[in-house]
Amino acid sequence: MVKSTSSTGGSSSKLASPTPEDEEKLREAAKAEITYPDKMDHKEIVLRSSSESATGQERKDEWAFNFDRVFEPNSTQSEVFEEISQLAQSCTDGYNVCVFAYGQTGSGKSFTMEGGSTESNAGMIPRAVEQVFRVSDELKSKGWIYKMEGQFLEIYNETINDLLGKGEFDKKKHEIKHDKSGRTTVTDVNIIPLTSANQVRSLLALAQSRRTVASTLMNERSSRSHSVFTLRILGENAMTGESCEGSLNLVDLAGSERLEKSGAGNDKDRLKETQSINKSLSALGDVIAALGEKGEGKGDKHIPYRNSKLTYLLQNSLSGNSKTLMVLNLSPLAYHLNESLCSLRFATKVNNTTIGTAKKQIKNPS
Ligand SMILES: Nc1ncnc2c1ncn2[C@@H]1O[C@H](COP(=O)(O)OP(=O)(O)OP(=O)(O)O)[C@@H](O)[C@H]1O
Repeated sequence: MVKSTSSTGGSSSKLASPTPEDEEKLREAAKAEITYPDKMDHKEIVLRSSSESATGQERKDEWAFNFDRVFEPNSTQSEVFEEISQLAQSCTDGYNVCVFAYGQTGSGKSFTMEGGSTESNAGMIPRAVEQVFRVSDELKSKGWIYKMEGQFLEIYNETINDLLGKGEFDKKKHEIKHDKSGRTTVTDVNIIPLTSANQVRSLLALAQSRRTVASTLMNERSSRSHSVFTLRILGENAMTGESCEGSLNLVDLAGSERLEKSGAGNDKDRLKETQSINKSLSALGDVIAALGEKGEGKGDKHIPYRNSKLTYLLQNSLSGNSKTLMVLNLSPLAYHLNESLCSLRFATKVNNTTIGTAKKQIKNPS
């Protein structure tokens, strides 16, 4: 009773009509209607929205998409990693592998790639490195000895920065070089020899601290830049004389939201950032589309790798010779529905692309 009296007492202020700001907040926080009808194979996602038409009639829309695997919001990092682990470990066989996280700002790309601080929420980068170390250890019994090294770069406004460097960002000019053997190098960046999987956690922490320092000048730097973690692996087999070289690139792309929503139109720096992001994400889409046409046998199709730093850097890991996977992160909010639909359509295009059969880079003894 006391409870009821006191709540009635306070009710006049509680029942006051919500301000337009409150309504806007409520609208922004409302969950979108997203369902996952395929309970067996987890391949389908359906988005629904209802709105009122100009004539006051209720309008319902529904969009269904199919992918290789759809993860529900309560999926764990370990379930997501299970899906990519085979692909990730194939760099030990001499493949060039690329995993992208795509989606709008705040949708969980960095959480997916880098993860949190506990064992259970570790992201794809630490898990992949651990897996590669485990597999290479197992292959010792077959004569394989591996050397591994890592680099971690950021591409911000079409400039490459070394996330594992010591000096200030943007001071050194880093250039991308591809050699005839299919190896990609970036001038003047720190390449760290990796001797244990645990080392990667401190590299991620170093990268994070460098980005945080840089972001005192530029807001939300991580959302406005691409980060590319590269694990290069070189193997030699003393029993057979074979050698192999593979790479694993784990890419956290910049937020994919369009210009109006990012508010970039009002600010010169943000406009420049958004234009760079749009340019490189559309260059990535163009490269994938051109690879698809080539995969369909349309002759010597030109692949426009040089149209952005991102695609040029990943040239050797984005070709018919490499294995590529894209993880799409989606916001659960109704407010982001249009952005989510754009992302899902982009991912569908990527998913429908066949880029040919990947080849290992193994050298036999001559
Ligand atoms: N599956 C999840 N479980 C728990 N927390 C999560 C999950 N996904 C994302 N988060 C949290 O949500 C917030 C936004 O995620 P995150 O930074 O990964 O998004 P993002 O897409 O990388 O954004 P940005 O483009 O700004 O870098 C973070 O605080 C992150 O820890």
